[in-house]
Amino acid sequence: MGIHSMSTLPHSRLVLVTGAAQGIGAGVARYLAARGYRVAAADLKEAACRDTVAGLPGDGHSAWAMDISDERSVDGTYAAIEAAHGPVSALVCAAGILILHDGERRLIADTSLEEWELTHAVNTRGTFLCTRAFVRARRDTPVEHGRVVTFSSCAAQLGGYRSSSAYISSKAAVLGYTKALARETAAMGITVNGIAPGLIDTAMLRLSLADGQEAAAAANIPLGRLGQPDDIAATIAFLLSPEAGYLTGTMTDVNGGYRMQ
Ligand SMILES: NC(=O)C1=CN([C@@H]2O[C@H](COP(=O)(O)OP(=O)(O)OC[C@H]3O[C@@H](n4cnc5c(N)ncnc54)[C@H](O)[C@@H]3O)[C@@H](O)[C@H]2O)C=CC1
Ligand SMILES: CC(C)c1ccc(C(=O)O)c(O)c1O
Repeated sequence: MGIHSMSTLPHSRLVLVTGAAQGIGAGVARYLAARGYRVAAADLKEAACRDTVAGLPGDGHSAWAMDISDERSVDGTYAAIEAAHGPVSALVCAAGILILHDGERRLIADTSLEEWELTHAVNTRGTFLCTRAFVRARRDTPVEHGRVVTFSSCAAQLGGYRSSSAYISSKAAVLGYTKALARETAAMGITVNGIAPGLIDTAMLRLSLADGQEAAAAANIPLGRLGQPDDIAATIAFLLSPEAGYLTGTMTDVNGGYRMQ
């Protein structure tokens, strides 16, 4: 089949954002919708996802219940999205979990197999399943400027500075997977890049940041503040653009200097 051509960019481009019910995913959905993308917003939390979509500027947006750790849910929902809205041009894999216990991270000796498996099922398997659905669809129906953005974490790069080992391991896998996917899909004209956020002010960060600790956390960040979802969204908007077409297999640190290579 031929390339699914577009008259203009990004108008008419469909972006699938997972984890769009809240936090970074919701911020990315809003940022991209404001720049002319049609957004398919997916999340476990269906009602909150619908709320995100209701607040998006522009039209052609839709909300989808999808469990990224479940093969049938991903493949079925993905097929339904494309049947309803046409080919997805860009996939942003923001959904993820961090399991804490009363705000505490478990030591490896105290980590249950259940916590380990669930964390990998969502963060690692979920990234694989969503990107596989996208690649399979683009193999049959190519698009111009196909784009994938994955989510790792500075916690994975730092090797356990503060977060749990299951989370770190699951996000470290995404570092390698992003490169493998980038190599495989380059010939299809698809670029694949990852984001490694630092401390971004969302519910996930608040799990481990008690009220009043913001200033202390910000003091460890050279740019002197926690990150906001828009800091991540702006980077993703660039990675999705035609101008970023020579970038693939990269991991962008959006962390205010919290970790420098
Ligand atoms: N907030 C931060 O400081 C950092 C966040 N990250 C990563 O950024 C991404 C977004 O994080 P936040 O917005 O902060 O988290 P969040 O916890 O606020 O939002 C995550 C979203 O993912 C959804 N989700 C969880 N499991 C799912 C599943 N099985 N299927 C579908 N959706 C599911 C949740 O319902 C939620 O809406 C995650 O991948 C996270 O690991 C990485 C480093 C730091
Ligand atoms: C919210 C995420 C998981 C998080 C939280 C805290 C740190 C840290 O203090 O180093 C991180 O690196 C994170 O990625």
